[in-house]
Amino acid sequence: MKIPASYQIKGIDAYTIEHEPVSSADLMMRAAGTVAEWLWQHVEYDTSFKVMAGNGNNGGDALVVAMLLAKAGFNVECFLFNYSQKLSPDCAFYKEEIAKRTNLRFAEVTDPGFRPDIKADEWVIDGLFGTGLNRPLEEPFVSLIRHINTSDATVVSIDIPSGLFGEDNRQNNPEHCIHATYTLSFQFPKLAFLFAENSKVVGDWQVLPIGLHPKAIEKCQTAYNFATREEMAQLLKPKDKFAHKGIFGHALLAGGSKGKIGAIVLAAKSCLRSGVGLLTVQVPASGNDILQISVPEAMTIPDEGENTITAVQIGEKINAVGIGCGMGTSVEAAQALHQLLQTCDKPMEIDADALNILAQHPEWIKLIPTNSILTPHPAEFDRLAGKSATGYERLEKARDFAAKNKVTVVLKGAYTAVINADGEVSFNSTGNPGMATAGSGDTLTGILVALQAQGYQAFDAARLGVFLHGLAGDIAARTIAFESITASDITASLGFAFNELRSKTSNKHS
Ligand SMILES: NC(=O)C1=CN([C@@H]2O[C@H](COP(=O)(O)OP(=O)(O)OC[C@H]3O[C@@H](n4cnc5c(N)ncnc54)[C@H](OP(=O)(O)O)[C@@H]3O)[C@@H](O)[C@H]2O)[C@@H](O)CC1
Ligand SMILES: Nc1ncnc2c1ncn2[C@@H]1O[C@H](COP(=O)(O)OP(=O)(O)O)[C@@H](O)[C@H]1O
Ligand SMILES: [K+]
Repeated sequence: MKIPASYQIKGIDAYTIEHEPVSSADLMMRAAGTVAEWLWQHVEYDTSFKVMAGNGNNGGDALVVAMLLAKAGFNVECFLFNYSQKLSPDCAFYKEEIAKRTNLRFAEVTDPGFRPDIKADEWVIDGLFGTGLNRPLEEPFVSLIRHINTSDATVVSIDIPSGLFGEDNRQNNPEHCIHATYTLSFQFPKLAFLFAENSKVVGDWQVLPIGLHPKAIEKCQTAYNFATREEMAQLLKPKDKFAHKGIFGHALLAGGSKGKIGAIVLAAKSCLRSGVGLLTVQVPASGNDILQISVPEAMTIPDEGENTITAVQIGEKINAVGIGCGMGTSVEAAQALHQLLQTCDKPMEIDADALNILAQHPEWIKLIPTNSILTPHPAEFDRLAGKSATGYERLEKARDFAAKNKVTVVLKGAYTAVINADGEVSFNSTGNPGMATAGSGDTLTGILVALQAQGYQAFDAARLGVFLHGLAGDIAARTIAFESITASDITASLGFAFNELRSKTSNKHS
């Protein structure tokens, strides 16, 4: 699913109006209708609404929502904040309509000091500003928004919380934005929803399809995508009936150190649950027995180092190499990584301590083989590329990093961003807070290297692997509380995740 920028949405909107064709007032009715329908499904029959409309089309949507709610029998009071005495044409049109209604209370507000009374059990519909916001909000809106935010009412923002920009909010003050309980975004998610710094503003968000023209959506060029299940299912390769393990690749995992052999055990287990034909694991000598006993399906190469790996042996038949899990940042481990980077031409999946070592030796980054993946969490990425004040800033740095170094970067988080060397970004749509647990990243490494060994290109392996990892976490969360999910639970659910994704594929073709 594309994530167009606010200015691009305007173009898609205009194309739809011209080519469907549909009048802008009817399109507004359709958009507002989806909001009203959502509300009917989520509120009690005796809910009271305070609808706050601004002077643009977001305000127009709010006026229509108010009329539809009143028509359905809800108690509605609607305020049109028109300090500048200037309405968009469609907002003006629906103002005339709403003023004729007797089944709701309507007032146009021009007094900057006026604050509507809001009770804690009411629902506020926020239609003050949408994607037409062109500068940070100032008074009197800031005080009005503060009044709404401190009301304890449930707040539903139409399209986007008022005051928030769809993309870059680095110069914006979150306290000057509506803090929505729910945000109902038309047709597409907004980029800003995907950054942790905006979560308090955006609340729970959903996309409501409003039938914008498919041709205009197809033509829209954007670097940002939100991974849907259908798109990810198309990436998953079928398993041929006459398949044998030789065609599913041979992965090598290298890592572990004394006290952190578990990390590589976790990666090995998830790797074997992700379709790889063969797996070899290189661990410090002291970890060899641990690995053989806990993962009998894997072959092992005990390193000469007792408690850390010192050199990585890549046999000719290895198709992909995963390195970093639990390996530590000792001098020996760093040398092993350096030697590997100098000799390996296979796709690599570089995680955890291998990333920390690279941060200490940035001159080694250029040695990374083509078609490789790096999987930093935000702190690891900041070590590689410098500190970022916001998720937006970090994402832009990660796009630069991926392009400059010709690698795929997996910036992990609640909405993991998978970024290719062309700067394209695919945000993951699966996963849950229960996955913020020790070893969860190691299980991801195992999945990714398994997919690379099977011949998936880096960007596809990363998008698909991240999606499956999150889906496995979601499946685990159906029966296990977030608090109790472990990395091993994610691996245990991987088989169900593959099944769910594949069953979507077969549904699609049946
Ligand atoms: N996507 C779609 O296809 C559909 C979209 N639809 C809806 O349209 C919405 C976008 O509508 P929009 O373009 O009219 O912009 P909107 O946000 O209502 O406000 C613009 C007004 O705000 C003003 N203004 C701006 N910044 C300001 C500030 N800081 N402080 C004060 N004022 C400020 C600006 O005036 P200015 O002062 O700049 O002249 C202008 O008057 C979109 O979010 C969705 O809800 C649906 O109806 C149909 C289908
Ligand atoms: N709130 C969340 N929602 C969804 N996924 C999450 C959330 N928190 C963490 N994750 C996922 O869990 C994994 C954690 O990885 P990482 O931080 O490397 O963990 P570890 O170092 O313990 O292995 C990442 O894939 C991340 O995307
Ligand atoms: K809004």
